[in-house]
Amino acid sequence: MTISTVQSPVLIHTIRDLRAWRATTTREGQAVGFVPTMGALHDGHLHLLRTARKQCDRVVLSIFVNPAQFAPHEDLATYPRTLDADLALLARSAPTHGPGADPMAASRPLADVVFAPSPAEMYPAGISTDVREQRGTFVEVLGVSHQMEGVTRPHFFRGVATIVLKLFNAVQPDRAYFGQKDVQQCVVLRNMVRDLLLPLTVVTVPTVRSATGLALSSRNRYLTPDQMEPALTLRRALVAASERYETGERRRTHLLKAAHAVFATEPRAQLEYISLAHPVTLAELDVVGQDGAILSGAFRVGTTRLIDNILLGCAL
Ligand SMILES: Nc1ncnc2c1ncn2[C@@H]1O[C@H](COP(=O)(O)OP(=O)(O)OP(=O)(O)O)[C@@H](O)[C@H]1O
Ligand SMILES: CC(C)(CO)[C@@H](O)C(=O)[O-]
Ligand code: BAL
Repeated sequence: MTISTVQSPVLIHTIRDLRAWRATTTREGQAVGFVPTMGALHDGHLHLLRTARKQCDRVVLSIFVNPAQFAPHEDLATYPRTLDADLALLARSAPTHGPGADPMAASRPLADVVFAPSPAEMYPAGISTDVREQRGTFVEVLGVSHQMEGVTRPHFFRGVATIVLKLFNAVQPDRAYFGQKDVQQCVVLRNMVRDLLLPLTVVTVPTVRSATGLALSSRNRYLTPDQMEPALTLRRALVAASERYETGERRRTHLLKAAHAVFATEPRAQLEYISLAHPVTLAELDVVGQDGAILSGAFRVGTTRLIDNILLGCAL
């Protein structure tokens, strides 16, 4: 909902100022929720913020395009950086709406703080996208980082885990919110929080979709109008396989056959992979068992790479 009376978040660029803000919340005994993003905000991000707003006293949103999770050949240079538009969107987005919404709550901003650091602030020793040139401290979550997305993007989750741990150290949240759209990222970060004994809870929020079913994603803005139709191919493939699952099919070959059949009808969409993985170990499954499965994939439409997933018989 768009209202004119919503307050603006405080914009913070340095860890020093963020720590000063955080100290006041500690003194006041407030629970802090944290939504890390790379900006170019859309309704998926707003949904994470609304969920955090309901569960926490204060909410921090970070906007940082993290070089360490991009390979040298990927889109770090062209990734949309739209801080002014992001702040304007936050300024006109109310946390609650609809009949019966509390008018006091509705005047609060979705985020109390927007933390938008520079690369030098987050990587004081500098950062290269070339792993061979990197120096310093990095975090690897072994066992769940090198399959699925990690095949095409072998250093991606090392970059994600490293920046998210840094952001956790800066924000010190009680709860951190991540979208199911990036399902492997959720699994990796849950493992990191568990393994490193971090004192916070990871909350996974369902994927927000357009009316056509396309998962909202900052990279959707790379798509031309002609590409909107083929961009739905992965969603259709996952739904086709999921329908087979709902009718009792549990065999990998049969579930994936249904998904591949959809791609066979759409030459404008180039499938990279479809994975049927155990929801905890991320090991590929021949048969879906009692624990259920994550059915996920990546594909390209033109030069744009998109991902999506469906959970079969499990929750994250
Ligand atoms: N459609 C969505 N629904 C719910 N959460 C989402 C959605 N899209 C992204 N998120 C979540 O928002 C957080 C920040 O993601 P990010 O800023 O990378 O946006 P993105 O749309 O995923 O961008 P990209 O297109 O680069 O993947 C992540 O936790 C991500 O999973
Ligand atoms: C979690 C994250 C903000 C780390 O840079 C990023 O991977 C994302 O936006 O999903
Ligand atoms: N949401 C995932 C961020 C990335 O692809 O770099």
